[in-house]
Amino acid sequence: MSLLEVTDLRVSFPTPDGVVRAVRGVSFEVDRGRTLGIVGESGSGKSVTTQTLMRLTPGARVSGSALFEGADLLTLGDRAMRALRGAEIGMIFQDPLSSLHPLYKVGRQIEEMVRAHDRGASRTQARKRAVEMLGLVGIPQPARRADEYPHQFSGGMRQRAMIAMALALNPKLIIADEPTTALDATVQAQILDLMRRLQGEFDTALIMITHDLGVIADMADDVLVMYGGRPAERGGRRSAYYRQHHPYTKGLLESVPSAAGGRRRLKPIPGQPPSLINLPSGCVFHPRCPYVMDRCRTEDPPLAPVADDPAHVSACWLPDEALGRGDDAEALRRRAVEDGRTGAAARPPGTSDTGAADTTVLGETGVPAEYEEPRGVPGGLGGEPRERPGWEPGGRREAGGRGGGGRETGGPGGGGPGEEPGTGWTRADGGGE
Ligand SMILES: Nc1ncnc2c1ncn2[C@@H]1O[C@H](COP(=O)(O)OP(=O)(O)OP(=O)(O)O)[C@@H](O)[C@H]1O
Repeated sequence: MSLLEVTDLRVSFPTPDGVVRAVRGVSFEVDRGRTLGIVGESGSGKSVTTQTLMRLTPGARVSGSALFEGADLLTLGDRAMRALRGAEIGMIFQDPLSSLHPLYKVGRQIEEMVRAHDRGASRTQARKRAVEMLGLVGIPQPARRADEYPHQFSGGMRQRAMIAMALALNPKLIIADEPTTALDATVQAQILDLMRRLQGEFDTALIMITHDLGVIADMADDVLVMYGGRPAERGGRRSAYYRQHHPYTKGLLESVPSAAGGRRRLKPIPGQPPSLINLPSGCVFHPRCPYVMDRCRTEDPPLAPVADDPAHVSACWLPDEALGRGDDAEALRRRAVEDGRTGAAARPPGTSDTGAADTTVLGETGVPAEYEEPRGVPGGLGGEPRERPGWEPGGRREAGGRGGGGRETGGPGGGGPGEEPGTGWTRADGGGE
């Protein structure tokens, strides 16, 4: 069982203007030591997805399940949920001041956090932990800086302090919501390096929300691309970068400066994201899609496995073989669009994890029999080779496969200046899972 298993999550907000259908059938899994990147334009439902897991969406109508070590976060009692937040699941936000109280010293805030969850910890122990954590995240002179207020820290330092706070209780999962968006490129690279190194050290699972595909390329093992509140595509990082199927994923890649690289021209995705109150008919992306076919306007494509990889799913009617940005794939897409205009089906109906009506017969592995892989073929999300894409948007990453227990080391370059841990801080549980 994965550490976190989210199934068919749906979240809507009743408002005077109508019901905002913010999240519509999102499913994913995250294992220990792995990073799931959730990417999409503003308003695609990324934050609502994770805030709902943390039960931070009051007034929302929620359905589905989110099993964290088997307990459903969506139905857990308030007390159990409070105990879990921070201790088991940590959060890092774009704005550190949303976590750090401006009127309390930074060290004190970490101490309070430690003591709130560990009643047995004395004030001295909590203080020691706070200073250790600040040192671990690369704050110079941590004992002295612990006695400063958040406004005395630079933006990057505040972000480090928030990471220290999120890690202080050694959570199993960290949710980072645009953690580096507000930082300049150099500091961003340092913070991402730091997160990667600490994640590898403590085998923490990470959900990284971002609109920046560069961050995902540098951090994520698996990628969930969201559009209009639902998954457009999901798969290993390699699938997302080299074998993307959904035109939205392709559009996102082509609209990122570093992804376009060299002399290639940037192509912003034309048009606007949809209203989540009045969703378009058919495929929610069809009004902006350069490959729109007739059926896209009326039939909502289910999220179905792409070609030979059951872990790679896409919600698009284009043929399975239309993968990536090569000329062959483009020719296939163009032909499908031509055929589509004359009514020919480009892709068979598949299964759906969006909760849409599904009459497909499932095979042994839970995917439609027609897509099922022969047994023994590596294809899970964990089966992706850890190759880096050919562009490096967010800083460096050293080669470093996962060692025993799924650990990943940040490599020798795993920290910015002053980022060596330099402390004997160990996991509260003795260092292993
Ligand atoms: N409490 C709420 N009431 C009504 N609508 C909401 C509420 N919270 C979020 N929404 C709407 O849900 C949609 C998804 O929001 P969400 O914050 O998840 O997007 P996002 O993909 O994280 O975008 P961003 O990167 O801008 O944060 C948006 O249209 C937003 O306006």
